[in-house]
Amino acid sequence: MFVKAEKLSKIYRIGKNEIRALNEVSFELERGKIYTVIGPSGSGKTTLFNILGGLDRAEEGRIFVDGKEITAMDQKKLSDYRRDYVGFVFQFYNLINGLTVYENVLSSAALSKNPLDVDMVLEMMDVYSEKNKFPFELSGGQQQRVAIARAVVKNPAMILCDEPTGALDYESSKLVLKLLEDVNKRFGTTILIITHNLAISKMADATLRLRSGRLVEFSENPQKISAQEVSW
Ligand SMILES: Nc1ncnc2c1ncn2[C@@H]1O[C@H](COP(=O)(O)OP(=O)(O)OP(=O)(O)O)[C@@H](O)[C@H]1O
Repeated sequence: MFVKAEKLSKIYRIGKNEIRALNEVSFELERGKIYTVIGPSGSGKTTLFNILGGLDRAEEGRIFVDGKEITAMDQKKLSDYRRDYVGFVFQFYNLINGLTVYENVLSSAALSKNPLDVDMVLEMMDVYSEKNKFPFELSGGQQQRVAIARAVVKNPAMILCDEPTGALDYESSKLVLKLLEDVNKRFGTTILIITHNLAISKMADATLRLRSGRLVEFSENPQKISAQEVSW
């Protein structure tokens, strides 16, 4: 199993109050599949991504990725794990404004062990012609495609996308979904997508549904459709 989470819990303490952002969440993910993560606001989706991506730590429980227990790693090992295994895509792109498109992607490649060719990835994301522009000169859809290029160029085993289409119009969203699907097919990358758009789950192999920090449903999708067929 590529990812195995066992009774993961994350507790935030504010004064006397305890918030169980994750409450004994267990699941298994296969390598090379697409998953969506759904659930109301505050249900723990981003907290789960932060732990799976090695950005934050669980209080209780264990999580294994590719046979390695990330809950047992020290800061240095966790940082290597993040660099070698995980690409992140956020709702608001998080590109570096002072760097060109090319430099944004190159800086990610430069930190990676086995990076892909920057030009090839820019071409794949259909932003090669924009490579010398700065993020503010691009549309939202183009910025998100650069953000995906920045994640993909690391050649990570897993890409975590937190509301990747949340700020985009319909056509740009569809293109972003198609490109994530292309990456999954071409490189076998495991892709997780947090979304409030339930239609996106139709292109996923399975969906995890969270409520109040608990995993209330893990549903496989035998009738998976292509990103192109997804509509809302
Ligand atoms: N740094 C923090 N300190 C205290 N509480 C936090 C912190 N981060 C998240 N929480 C709380 O943990 C719970 C889960 O938050 P999380 O952001 O994981 O939910 P989410 O499902 O991603 O929500 P959204 O869809 O709004 O992004 C919420 O109750 C939230 O208020």
